[in-house]
Amino acid sequence: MGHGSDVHRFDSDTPCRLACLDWPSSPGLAGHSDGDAAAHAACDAMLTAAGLGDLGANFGASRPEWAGASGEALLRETVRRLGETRWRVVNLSVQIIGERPKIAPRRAEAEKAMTSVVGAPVRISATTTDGLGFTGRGEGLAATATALLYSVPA
Ligand SMILES: Nc1ccn([C@@H]2O[C@H](COP(=O)(O)O)[C@@H](O)[C@H]2O)c(=O)n1
Ligand SMILES: C[C@@]1(CO)OP(=O)(O)OP(=O)(O)OC[C@H]1O
Repeated sequence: MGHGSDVHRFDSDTPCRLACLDWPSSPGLAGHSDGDAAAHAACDAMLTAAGLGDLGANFGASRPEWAGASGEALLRETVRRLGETRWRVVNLSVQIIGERPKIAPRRAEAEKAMTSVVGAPVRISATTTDGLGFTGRGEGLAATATALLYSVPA
């Protein structure tokens, strides 16, 4: 099992990509990549479960080839690297923490998008922080994730 988390601040000059979907009614998330905090938390959870380091070690901002990378591209490459070391994903649980975008109306769509990239069930919950902290003030968005993997015998 592995755990991941990520935070990105809102940037209204950027389109919002989250959980491998576009969210036209929400400001975007700033980052070296597309800022998809849900995808990044999921990558961290899978990488750490497999003992392959973390997001920064694999796709760090010092690697120009990942500048502007989509969450989908990072998820796909993470799953490929897992496969190379004989790890498979059993399932992933992702929680998005923030006031917006509202996830519940598009939960099924977001789960389907992430599931199709990961190739294993991805389930998504969302919560606010009751107006508290940077998420409550609408300054940014956080996500956490838990991944369960299994190791294919050699
Ligand atoms: N970005 C979000 C945040 C929350 N939700 C949904 O609202 C429910 C209530 O949130 P509380 O923080 O008040 O408990 C939560 O369970 C989610 O279903 C959401 O869709 N998007
Ligand atoms: C994804 C990467 C690389 O493009 O950039 P960011 O979009 O800044 O994301 P973050 O989760 O802060 O760190 C990981 C980076 O390696």
